[in-house]
Amino acid sequence: MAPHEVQFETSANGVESFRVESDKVIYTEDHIESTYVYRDSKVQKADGKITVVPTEKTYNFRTVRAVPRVGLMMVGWGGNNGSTLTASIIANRRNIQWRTKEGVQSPNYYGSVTQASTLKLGVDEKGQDVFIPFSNILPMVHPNDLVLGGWDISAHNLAASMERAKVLEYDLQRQVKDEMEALQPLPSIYYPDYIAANQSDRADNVLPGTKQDHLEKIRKDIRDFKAQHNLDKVIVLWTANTERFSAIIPGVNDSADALLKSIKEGHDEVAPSTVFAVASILEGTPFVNGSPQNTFVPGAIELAEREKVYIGGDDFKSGQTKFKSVMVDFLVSAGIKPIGITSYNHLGNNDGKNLSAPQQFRSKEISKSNVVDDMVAANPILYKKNEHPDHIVVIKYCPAVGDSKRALDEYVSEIFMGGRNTISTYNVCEDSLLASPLILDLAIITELMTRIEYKTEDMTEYAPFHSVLSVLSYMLKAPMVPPGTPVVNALGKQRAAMENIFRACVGLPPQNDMMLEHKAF
Ligand SMILES: NC(=O)c1ccc[n+]([C@@H]2O[C@H](COP(=O)([O-])OP(=O)(O)OC[C@H]3O[C@@H](n4cnc5c(N)ncnc54)[C@H](O)[C@@H]3O)[C@@H](O)[C@H]2O)c1
Ligand SMILES: O=P([O-])([O-])O[C@@H]1[C@@H](O)[C@H](O)[C@@H](O)[C@H](O)[C@@H]1O
Repeated sequence: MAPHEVQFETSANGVESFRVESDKVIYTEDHIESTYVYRDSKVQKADGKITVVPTEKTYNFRTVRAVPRVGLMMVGWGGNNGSTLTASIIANRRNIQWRTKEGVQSPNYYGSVTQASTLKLGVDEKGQDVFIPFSNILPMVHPNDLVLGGWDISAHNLAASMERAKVLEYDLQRQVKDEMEALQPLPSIYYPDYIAANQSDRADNVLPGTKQDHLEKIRKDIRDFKAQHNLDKVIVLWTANTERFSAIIPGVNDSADALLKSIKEGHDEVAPSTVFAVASILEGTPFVNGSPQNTFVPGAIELAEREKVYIGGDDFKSGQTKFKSVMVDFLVSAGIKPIGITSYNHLGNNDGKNLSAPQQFRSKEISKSNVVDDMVAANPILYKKNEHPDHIVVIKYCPAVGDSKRALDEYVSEIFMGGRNTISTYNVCEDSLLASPLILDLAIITELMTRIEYKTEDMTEYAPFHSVLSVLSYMLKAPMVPPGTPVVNALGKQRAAMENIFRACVGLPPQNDMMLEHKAF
């Protein structure tokens, strides 16, 4: 049977679609427990000589099998991403069909790595690859089962938000309208200085009071949402407007205690997104930042570490940057030297309007600019120390194109014997249809990570991973990593890290693509 003919088994809550038969894996009623030998190499440089020693470290992983009842609370719920995702989940749940000039359309989760991509489980007895849905590698929550809620500074209900967004086809909007109308974003925190002045006309659903009042209200909102919907867990995700960067000020936001004190005293340099992050952390609720600003000031990171709560960010890697993190990886890995990358972007949605203000654009420019650094640094044959390609990032607001973002990129590279290779790309795509599936993946994988613990030989108890969830990097333009650890931007490596960690949790080796069985006589 050809790989594409494989019939997938679907997994229901806590029921695996396959079993690994190995003395390294145990299935108990509650957990999947695996013993995994992590192999790497230690490199030492001394007296101009390099010595490499293969290393081994044994990890025990323990994954809770039962998939809990999960709530996803979006900050900026009434925006293009929030309303598009909500309508799309409703359409998927109810299997709504709609008509366009192309014919009858059916709902799907394309663009979600967990829902619409596969991974190779192994080979069958005929040597053919066997694939499973990515979501079947470990028990994961299904998007249709997520309970949705959130906040917005705009009072529009979700049906009105969807209409304002102009993303989904009218025939679909029409059919989800009733259900969407009943969904009302909670009032939110509005500090006008943090987002563009051109957003003020939609800020009609804002919380009164002090920063401390806001912190307590958001904490209560999370608790109430959990109780009201009988949820086991909530994930809070920022898909609200891009804010300006916050200044890092000693004694204000450089430590957990300073940050909590600054909120209490109403210090100006605490952004709405940081108040949300702190509220979530204090509620033991993971918080993911889908925008580029530095929500996670050092004090917020320290608080997350102290409270042992997961945080992840920053900025959804949806289109141009995703492509760049493939293209530059390809060029540099092929021994071709990108010397100039020029990226233009124009779009006409509210995100583009907000980004037309200099401070908000600057946040985006920073997150879009660092994406090639690790790939460049990985090839000292092409680049001298501290040498970088020219990298220009431009974003313009053009209302006429609406949510349909345009990305024009030029990659100029130096090739063999002083030649030049210029690649130009032009991408047209609905911004929010790229970002919405990423929100799902971020929520689903974050939730899964709350159910995985590890233990090494030197530990007596199982423990959670580091609070900064670098495993989410695949979905993020400027991935946050635990302090002092390397950032990986190359898309292929980011996906491999996710896949291989989950494989390790069921005692399977990393995907190596060697296919030796097909290469020997
Ligand atoms: N769509 C993409 O491809 C993509 C990619 C990367 C990052 N992003 C980021 O995702 C975010 C959302 O994108 P979008 O297209 O949905 O934008 P949008 O402007 O349509 O939606 C943002 C929503 O946030 C609300 N808002 C602003 N400040 C708020 C606050 N303090 N509390 C609650 N709500 C608040 C606004 O009223 C608006 O409804 C933006 O920051 C954008 O830069 C989007
Ligand atoms: O993911 P990507 O296409 O590189 O980046 C996008 C930007 O190019 C766009 O201007 C912005 O409005 C989106 O929010 C997103 O950040």
